[in-house]
Amino acid sequence: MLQAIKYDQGNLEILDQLQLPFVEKYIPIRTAEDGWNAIKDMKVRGAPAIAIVAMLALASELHTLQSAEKIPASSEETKALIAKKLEYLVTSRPTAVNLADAAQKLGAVVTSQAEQSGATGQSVVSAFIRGAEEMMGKDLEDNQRIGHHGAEWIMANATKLGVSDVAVLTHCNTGSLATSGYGTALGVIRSLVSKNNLRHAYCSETRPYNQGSRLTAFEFVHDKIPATLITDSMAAALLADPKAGVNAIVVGADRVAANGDTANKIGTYSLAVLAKYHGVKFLVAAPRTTIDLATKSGNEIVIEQRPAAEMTNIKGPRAGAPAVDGNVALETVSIAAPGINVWNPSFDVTPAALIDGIITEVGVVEKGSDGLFHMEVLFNGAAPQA
Ligand SMILES: CSC[C@@H](O)[C@@H](O)C(=O)COP(=O)(O)O
Repeated sequence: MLQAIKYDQGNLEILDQLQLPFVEKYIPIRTAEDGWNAIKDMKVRGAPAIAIVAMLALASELHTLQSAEKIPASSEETKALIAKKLEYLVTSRPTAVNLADAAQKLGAVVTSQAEQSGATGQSVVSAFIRGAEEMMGKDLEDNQRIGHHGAEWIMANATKLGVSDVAVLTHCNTGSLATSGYGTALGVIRSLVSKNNLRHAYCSETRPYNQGSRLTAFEFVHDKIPATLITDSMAAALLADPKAGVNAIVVGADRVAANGDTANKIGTYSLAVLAKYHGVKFLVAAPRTTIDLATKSGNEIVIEQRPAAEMTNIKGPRAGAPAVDGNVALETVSIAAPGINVWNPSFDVTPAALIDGIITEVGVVEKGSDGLFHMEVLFNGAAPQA
């Protein structure tokens, strides 16, 4: 499996996703500022991966300060220093809630440590670092559970229709590259493979920034999962094609509101509309860190606008250019008429009405008899197991 994030005791490296699939190169992230830039520039993507890299970037900076004996002696001063850095990290990208959730949880860890009697700057830093490191391991375990629950749900539905192996379409980037490992929607596909239930996977190119063709397709090839790439505009034809026989669409999420409305990569909403028309199950796979009960509906979700150049330009290896120090020369080519106006929202919101189930690490939530999602069951121990 690919590994987007490598971390060991204050040494953080990420696989530079701007260079994939042409160059596999890890770059060091030493400070919160390095983390902020890597997230903003999309060297790391995917809601869970963004959150983990942000927290580990700050953990790495604190490790360095610790080695240089530059941590303030006072626990209150250290708490304020960490709180300021967390606030800054959250400003890197607005839509995925995992980052804000991680910052809020580790902020609470720091506050609680600072309130202990005898707390010092060192003890507060150690509590933060421990919390950040634990997040990475927890995300991997959550993804494996999501994969299991999602595959069970899909197969339970397929079996009712007499189907023993399924074809699944996915969108954007939800695998090992978007998480600490295994993946969310791609984790469901991985789990179907491990149970011998995957007939075929399809991934959409995911215009404009091509996370599907550059990252998901790369993972499929790397992990030898039988898969085919389509352009986003081919999805309707694929669903209408009995030879493809797509049984389910599974996507990730950047923020799921309390009513189940889901913000995810632009193009997700179109797929959900198509799924409804074709009677194909539409599922969202995400850890509970992506569920934002404080956001009542999709109307409240801030959608990030990305630079026009991410739509009007495309990057690939320069033909015939030799690799230097493992770096392939990448070239940017314009593919749009100069001067044209561009609208480039990075995400859209899929209304809950179009979603059949939300797959989490504690089970799959479906709508109740009132036709509504009750997301709070995921947090009160009443979550249904698939
Ligand atoms: C497993 S995370 C799901 C989403 O974060 C993913 O589909 C996505 O939208 C990624 O967007 P990106 O803008 O590349 O960070």
